[in-house]
Amino acid sequence: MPILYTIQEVRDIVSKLKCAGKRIGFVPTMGYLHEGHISLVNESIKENDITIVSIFVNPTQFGENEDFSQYPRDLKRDISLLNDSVDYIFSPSVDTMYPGKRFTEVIVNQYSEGLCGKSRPGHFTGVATVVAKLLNIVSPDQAYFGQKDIQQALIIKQMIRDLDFPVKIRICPIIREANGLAMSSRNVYLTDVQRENASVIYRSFKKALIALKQGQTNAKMLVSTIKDMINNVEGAEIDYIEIRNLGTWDIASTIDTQEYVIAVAVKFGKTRLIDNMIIRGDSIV
Ligand SMILES: Nc1ncnc2c1ncn2[C@@H]1O[C@H](COP(=O)(O)OP(=O)(O)OP(=O)(O)O)[C@@H](O)[C@H]1O
Ligand SMILES: CC(C)(CO)[C@@H](O)C(=O)[O-]
Ligand code: BAL
Repeated sequence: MPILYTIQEVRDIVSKLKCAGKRIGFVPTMGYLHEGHISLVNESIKENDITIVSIFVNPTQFGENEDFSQYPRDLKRDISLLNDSVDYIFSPSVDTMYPGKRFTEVIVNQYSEGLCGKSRPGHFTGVATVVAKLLNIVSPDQAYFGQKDIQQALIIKQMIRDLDFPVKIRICPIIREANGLAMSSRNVYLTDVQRENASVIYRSFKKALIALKQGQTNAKMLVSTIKDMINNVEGAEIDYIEIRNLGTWDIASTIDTQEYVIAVAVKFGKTRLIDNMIIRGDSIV
């Protein structure tokens, strides 16, 4: 499987494929692949003629005190995981993506407030800008993102709408470990004990769902249920727990028949994990 390193290589190949009438699916990642990424790849393979995966740890979405330099990287392993299934990997260097001084950024005002937008100032500007660049380089018909990063997915969808990118965005379900922990490249930082403790996040969602089914529609009470359960676990440090209306992005007060997202970020040691559950009424969407 060819590994493409330059923007021109990608453009040349994609324009030939498009001339041949091929439908192109694109999966942007930061590498260190796991089954969550593979589920996006499989979805793309199912729905397109050609699948391109990018592997690029984007420095501009990391804050100064975040883990850019420690972020797990293993291109060889990633290539071997994708070798038999995808058509191309695009793995640019930082200099290829950002050759000079940067003067342009993409700021998406809807969906950026709260959650990781608050905890990681500037993060979503970095994400939106790099995704805009990647979409302009690859020009896919469809691009695949995970619900695990729900705020990111909503921001990208908004950017596509507002800036008329000719691409369809697909959001794919969260893939979990057997204990319920959402798969994430950063899970590699966790000790065995932390990995088990971190399963409390999913268990707390299940408890909130039971409360919903029993008629608890008060969002503050649901947040408390989740908070109490997570706080009971050794080493868990809550960054945020929020329930927001998925359409308006307003903080929820009462859960009605619209769609809401219950989103959390919790630190175990130095590892910050995010997860979410989308609900309508008393059911998971
Ligand atoms: N468990 C998962 N299920 C489904 N999609 C996922 C999962 N984890 C990540 N993805 C998606 O894969 C894409 C690439 O994500 P990324 O490479 O940052 O991986 P990650 O595991 O989210 O890493 P991180 O540790 O930075 O959170 C994103 O669209 C992300 O939402
Ligand atoms: C979308 C993305 C590849 C942009 O760097 C990244 O934020 C990710 O992996 O979720
Ligand atoms: N999946 C989100 C990438 C990040 O945490 O920077």
